[in-house]
Amino acid sequence: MHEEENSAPEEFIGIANFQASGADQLSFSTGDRVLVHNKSSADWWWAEFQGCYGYVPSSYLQLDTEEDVWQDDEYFGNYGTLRLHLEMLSDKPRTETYRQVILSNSAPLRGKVIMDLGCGTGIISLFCACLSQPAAVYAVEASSVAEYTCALVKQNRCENVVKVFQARIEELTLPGKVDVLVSEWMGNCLLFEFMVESVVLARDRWLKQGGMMWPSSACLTLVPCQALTDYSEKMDFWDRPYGLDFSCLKPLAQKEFFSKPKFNHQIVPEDCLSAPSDVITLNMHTLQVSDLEKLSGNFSFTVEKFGTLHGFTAWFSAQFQSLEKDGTVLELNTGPHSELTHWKQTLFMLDSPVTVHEGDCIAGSITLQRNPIWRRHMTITFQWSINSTKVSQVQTNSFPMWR
Ligand SMILES: NC(=[NH2+])NCCC[C@H]1O[C@@H](n2cnc3c(N)ncnc32)[C@H](O)[C@@H]1O
Repeated sequence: MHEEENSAPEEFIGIANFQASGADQLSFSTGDRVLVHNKSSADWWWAEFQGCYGYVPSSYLQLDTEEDVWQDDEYFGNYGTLRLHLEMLSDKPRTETYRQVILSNSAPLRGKVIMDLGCGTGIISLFCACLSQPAAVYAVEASSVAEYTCALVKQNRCENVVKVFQARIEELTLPGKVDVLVSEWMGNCLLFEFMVESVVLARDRWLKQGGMMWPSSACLTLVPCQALTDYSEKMDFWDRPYGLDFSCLKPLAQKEFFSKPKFNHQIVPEDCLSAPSDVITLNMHTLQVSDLEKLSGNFSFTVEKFGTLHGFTAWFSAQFQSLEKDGTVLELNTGPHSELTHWKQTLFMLDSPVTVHEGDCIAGSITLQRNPIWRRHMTITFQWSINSTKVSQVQTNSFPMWR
């Protein structure tokens, strides 16, 4: 039996399901709150859950404090280095689109107040100050790169217009409301990192009535696809390496290589088995944070050619309404029919390939379920069926991004 430690028990939250393998252990699931009484060893702690006492594995538990679930130290730490900013600045389609948005709205931006949320090195703020005559630009950046952003603003003689604020927007009081909220918040599969939550909160607090959100809308797009190279390199490989039979490793390969999405996939148009379809659309003027918990969309694809269905590929697009009535809507599209961006595309490999024929119908739904604990993560679930002359099956596949 264990002597009770006299310190107060600490509440931890389960970050994975644990199945007890002995009477002296406690089972719990992801999201359960467990009271730890004694950290008797590094790996096993004496805890209480639902009135029972027993050992729990410390690696399955996370201190239940808010900032941990946002992983902000790691997140903003990453953005404090130049690596990610260089990647984003080097992405010409991305950066040029924002430049075009500012340039083509140069006249209506005159005298306006703009917020650039998550400005990073301040490139969008500098576009605003150099390509139009706004009254002010509030460049908000939480990471330490903001110190350099100040220097860049001065170096480009924009300090009279651009004001840099080094803070999380959630904790910042700006000098006043803004006419335009521009931000480049999109992550893999549109939502990963969930910076979009900060954008919505900032909109509700700082955007004037009738103000403009840039992007004004964003879409998640999907297509059923072939992925012959990935499948042959990661799965078929095990059939006859050097004349030997390693096929018993295939279930392991499936779990290791295909149970999570491949975020840096580059799909080529000829791998698309049908026309792509927008499955989720976000209106950035009306989107609510509560909508982000669970987003889903239906799809129905008609296969356009004989081939192999290996999985689905996803990407996103973002639209920028004009400040001028009937002005052109500009778009940043990260799909295979547009110039490649640093986001590339995201491949979801199914459990086993299906031969498909022209005219087959692949119908179903995609659901993006936000992680209840790790607030920058989500799980993407496909429920789909294929009706063809040869095969009819219904499947569900879930992919964590990334926890
Ligand atoms: N497109 C993306 N996936 N990421 C690119 C933009 C992310 C930039 O916004 C900053 N950032 C993110 N969230 C916040 C926030 N709540 N407040 C201030 N800056 C932020 C972050 O430090 C980084 O510099």
